[in-house]
Amino acid sequence: MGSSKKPQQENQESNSGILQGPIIVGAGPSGLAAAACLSNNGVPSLILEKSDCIASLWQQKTYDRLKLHLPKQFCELPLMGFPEDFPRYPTKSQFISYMESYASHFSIKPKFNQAVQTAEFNPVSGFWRVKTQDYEYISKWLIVATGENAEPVVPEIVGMDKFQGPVLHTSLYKSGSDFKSQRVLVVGCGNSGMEVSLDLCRYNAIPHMVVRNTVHVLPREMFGFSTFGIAMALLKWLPLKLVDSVVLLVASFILGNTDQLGLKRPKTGPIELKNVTGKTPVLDVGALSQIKSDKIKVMEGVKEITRNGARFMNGQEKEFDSIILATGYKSNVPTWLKGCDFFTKDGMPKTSFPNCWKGSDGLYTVGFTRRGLLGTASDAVAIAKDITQLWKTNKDCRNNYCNSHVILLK
Ligand SMILES: Cc1cc2nc3c(=O)[nH]c(=O)nc-3n(C[C@H](O)[C@H](O)[C@H](O)COP(=O)(O)OP(=O)(O)OC[C@H]3O[C@@H](n4cnc5c(N)ncnc54)[C@H](O)[C@@H]3O)c2cc1C
Ligand SMILES: NC(=O)C1=CN([C@@H]2O[C@H](COP(=O)(O)OP(=O)(O)OC[C@H]3O[C@@H](n4cnc5c(N)ncnc54)[C@H](OP(=O)(O)O)[C@@H]3O)[C@@H](O)[C@H]2O)C=CC1
Ligand SMILES: O=C(O)C(=O)Cc1c[nH]c2ccccc12
Repeated sequence: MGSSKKPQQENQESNSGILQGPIIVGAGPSGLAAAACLSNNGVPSLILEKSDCIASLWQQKTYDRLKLHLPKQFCELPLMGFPEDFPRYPTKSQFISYMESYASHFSIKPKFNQAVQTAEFNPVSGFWRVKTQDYEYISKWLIVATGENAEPVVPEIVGMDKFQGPVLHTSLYKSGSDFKSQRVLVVGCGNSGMEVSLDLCRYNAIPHMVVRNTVHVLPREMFGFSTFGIAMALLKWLPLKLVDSVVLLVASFILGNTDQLGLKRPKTGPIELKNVTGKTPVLDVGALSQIKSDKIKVMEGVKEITRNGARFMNGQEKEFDSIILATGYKSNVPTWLKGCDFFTKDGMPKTSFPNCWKGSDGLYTVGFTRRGLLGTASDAVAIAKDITQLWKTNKDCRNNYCNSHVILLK
């Protein structure tokens, strides 16, 4: 592995069933990063994970050809970098192997198959009660690490129930090999819609990608440097709007005018839009040239789905063999976190970056910054610093009243 520091103390469970430190919900990159930073400060923790593995989004819900689309230095977790021999844009399997090594280096052993159903703070006892299907866990601190992409967004499109072919969300898409030479309707034009359409082209399928709104498409690199990296560097010196203008100017020089391809740009610039709404700009890895050569067909909004295809807003009607919903993801926090007004009804913190990692009553969030893995790393470091201070200075903790995770059998 690349540069790393040794953990000072193993975290996790003691044999007696009494566990210590914060409860972390979710064993994705964010939960692992928080546990590692705590462990490095000598604070134990317990991760509850609903699936049967770490980084389940990456292991179970992403397609074969996926690569990180930001350079690796923007996607590494605190305390242990990517191996030096990894390429600039690690593949999905390299990213997963990095996560596995990260968890093993910090001796992080999540409790798998524990789907948190409710978590609620009890002001009388001062503890969080966290219930899964099997147990109830108790802690002074609750770290929410269930991610911005916890559940697929599956829109209701008129007539979808009538369609005779397969309809699947991109979280279930693995490869275009399942769609060889098919006419495929891809609904949505974020990074998933673009990359799935590109993958379909490689298998001779004919993707029709629905673009109902505006979208920013940027080259992944400009003159050999990552576009994201350039934007981050410029932001140290220039105001956000100016950085966006520079990025857009160079993007239009490299890509040409994307409006003519049916990809109209939003009025707000790409980085500002990402920060304010969470909408990620498309970093092009080849889809645009397939659009230019008409291999990926850009369609306006869908009016309705029919038995054999779709009717579009402009009146056109086309037949399709399959439909792929590249319609994004949403947070699931409102379904399980109760009696707490830190989150909006969409499951995102009400406060924005860099102040969204801490709530009240020992509540923390990691990975809800709308800034990808870079945001995860900064949250995890801040949370560990905060909890460590409490852990070391609080009399209750020294007397073991902060020993949490007393597991009660239901
Ligand atoms: C296709 C795709 C590609 C991406 N590529 C990049 C990239 O290149 N760079 C980047 O910075 N970001 C990227 N992202 C964003 C992505 O969100 C992060 O990479 C990263 O996965 C976020 O980590 P996380 O731990 O916050 O969330 P997740 O990875 O989603 O992990 C959350 C975990 O919580 C678990 N969980 C959820 N609900 C519960 C519950 N109720 N009880 C118990 N466990 C629960 C889930 O099973 C999951 O394992 C990508 C996202 C997608 C979908
Ligand atoms: N290589 C990589 O690193 C990759 C990274 N990712 C990341 O994963 C995250 C999720 O991306 P993605 O899955 O693309 O989701 P996004 O939320 O980014 O995009 C969803 C798309 O679906 C459209 N949409 C939603 N509902 C409808 C509807 N009812 N009818 C028509 N269109 C609809 C949206 O349009 P509208 O804008 O109008 O709402 C938008 O174009 C992002 O952060 C992304 O960057 C994804 C793939 C690859
Ligand atoms: O890939 C993603 O989903 C990310 O969220 C990474 C990311 C964070 N900030 C950005 C700004 C522009 C492009 C990608 C990202």
